[in-house]
Amino acid sequence: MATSATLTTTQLPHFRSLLEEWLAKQPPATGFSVPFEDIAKTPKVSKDVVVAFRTRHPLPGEAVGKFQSTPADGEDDVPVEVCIGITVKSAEPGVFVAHVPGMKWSGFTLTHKEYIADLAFGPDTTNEEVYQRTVVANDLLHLGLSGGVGCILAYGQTSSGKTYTMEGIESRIARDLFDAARVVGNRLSYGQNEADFFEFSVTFLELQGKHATDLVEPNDKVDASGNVVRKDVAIHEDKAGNVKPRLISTIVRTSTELEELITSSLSHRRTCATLRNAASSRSHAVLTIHIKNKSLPYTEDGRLILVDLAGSERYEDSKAHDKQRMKESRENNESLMNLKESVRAKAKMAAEDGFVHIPWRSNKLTMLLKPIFDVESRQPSKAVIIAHVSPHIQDSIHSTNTLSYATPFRTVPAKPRGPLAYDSEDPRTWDRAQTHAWLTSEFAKHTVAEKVQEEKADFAANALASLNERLDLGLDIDKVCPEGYTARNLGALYTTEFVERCLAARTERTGDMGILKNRAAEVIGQLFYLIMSAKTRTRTQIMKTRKKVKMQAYGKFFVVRAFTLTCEFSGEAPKRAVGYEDEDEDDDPMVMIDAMEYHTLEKWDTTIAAAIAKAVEEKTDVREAHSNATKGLMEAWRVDVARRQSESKALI
Ligand SMILES: Nc1ncnc2c1ncn2[C@@H]1O[C@H](COP(=O)(O)OP(=O)(O)OP(=O)(O)O)[C@@H](O)[C@H]1O
Repeated sequence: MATSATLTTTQLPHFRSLLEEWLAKQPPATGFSVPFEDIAKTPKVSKDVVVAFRTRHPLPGEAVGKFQSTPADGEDDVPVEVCIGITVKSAEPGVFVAHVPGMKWSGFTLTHKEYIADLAFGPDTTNEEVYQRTVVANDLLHLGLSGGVGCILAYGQTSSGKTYTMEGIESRIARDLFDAARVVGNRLSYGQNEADFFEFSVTFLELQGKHATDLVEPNDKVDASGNVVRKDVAIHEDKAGNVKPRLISTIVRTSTELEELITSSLSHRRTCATLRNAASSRSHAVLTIHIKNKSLPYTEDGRLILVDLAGSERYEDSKAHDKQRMKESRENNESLMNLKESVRAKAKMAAEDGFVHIPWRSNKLTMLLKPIFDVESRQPSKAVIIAHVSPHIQDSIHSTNTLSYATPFRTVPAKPRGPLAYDSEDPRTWDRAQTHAWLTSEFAKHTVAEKVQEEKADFAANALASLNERLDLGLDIDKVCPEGYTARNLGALYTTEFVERCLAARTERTGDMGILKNRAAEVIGQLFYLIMSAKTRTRTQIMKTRKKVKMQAYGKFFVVRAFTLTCEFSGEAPKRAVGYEDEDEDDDPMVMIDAMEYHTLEKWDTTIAAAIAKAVEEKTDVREAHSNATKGLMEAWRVDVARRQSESKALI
């Protein structure tokens, strides 16, 4: 049994000596694979979801302020000392060991629980290193500048260091973003030095429970009791499927402007003292930097979404709060649960063949993160989750909850998949020759259209094919799509990368670079569209086949069962027996299927067969025996589902 924080504090010397004994037997911790100064030069991480752990040093006087000990009768107060509850075993892959104090009849115990992530940041890791290993190593700035979506989420117990990390990352993004934009801009303008290539605008939203407010808005209105009054901002999906809360969008032109905006907005964030942190954030803070590529107006805006999540509080930590705070705490925890489900589903989808439902519409927080979760989105996206844990041994139980919340987010490498069957409408199945021909014809279409426009000439539509041969596209398609390259490779490029590729393949007769850029953006847009449509078709087919398989399994199982019942026991016509199954069982067939899958069909079958055999032997009602056995199996499944749900709720 785990001990309470107070008992742990009182018995700290026991736990410290158990920890020292364990530490003495451990090999030295392993470090990162690349020194952090070299990260900018190393190949970028290719995972969709990256998970990191972080812990910090205890703060001066923190243990004394937070934990209490209970001296035995007649004894003086036991001084509150510090004992570490987390050890970094390996930095990459990240392994944290949480030391959980416990008590058995035989005495005090210390359990060492290991958790694995992609990266682990110990107390000596600086914010600069965290930034390099998350933002830089995953190329998030370039992703945003290329029309993709990069997201960083800080999760963890109150006072574990989320805001400290996020502020460090935000200020470094502000420092580097404009330089990175200049480099990309120069490459895309191909030496023509176009000024203001990108437009940056910033929104900052605070989400507390179901209420969202604009953090950029100054909070100068207060109600009669002195509480700040802020307008609620609606969060919903519009008809076009976009989630665009009406927030003040501020254009920023320099690092200083961006940093100043972040600082002033953060000062509007709601904080409140919790048992663990005198200035605890009671809300999720979502900072979004929208990046518009002005020279490629048809491409989607890139986004960097930085989320400082509300501190996860356990019931014990929040029970001293008033009703309102308890409600906030519950709502925050609920949204963290929804986030967990969505990130897990995304991680599962990356690992599995086919389609996994991502429940991002179930909560406002996940709705705000739609570009990360929406499978229909053609924007590339990456998410980095940094789970923070307290360094104190008294917080170990909470630390294990945080670490087990974040661990399943890790994506496992995708299952190796065989080549897709050829489909002329699916670019992922095209070979190089078909890709080359498609590119030539697409660029030709645009070139012809522009020529028609320019010269007002009257080209007959059927002249297009012969025209392609005579047409000078102003770019060398062999360079855009060299030997060994296919549409699949091109589809994996960011829009800006494809445009850069086309600019590099220009010929002496290219003419206006701006026109070539727009053509290239339209062609890659068309290729993305074809790929997305093919993926949607595949997904719909997978969904249909899954449904069919399940319903067939259900049908077959009950027809067989009904037949057996009829012949051996009840003597009724098979049809009637099937009807009896459908009428008497009030369980939804899909729920029944889940329960059958949980028990395995074989166990389900043998349990029911045994119940029926027993009823026959004892000459009792076979139908009732069958029905009771089914109910028993369903009940066992439901109890287990409820147990797992409450366990995962307790994790946060
Ligand atoms: N890595 C670190 N190094 C030094 N000090 C840190 C570090 N991380 C956090 N701190 C300090 O710890 C205290 C709590 O950190 P912070 O406010 O970031 O926690 P939090 O997780 O955001 O809490 P809450 O959820 O309650 O808002 C702050 O005083 C912060 O400066």
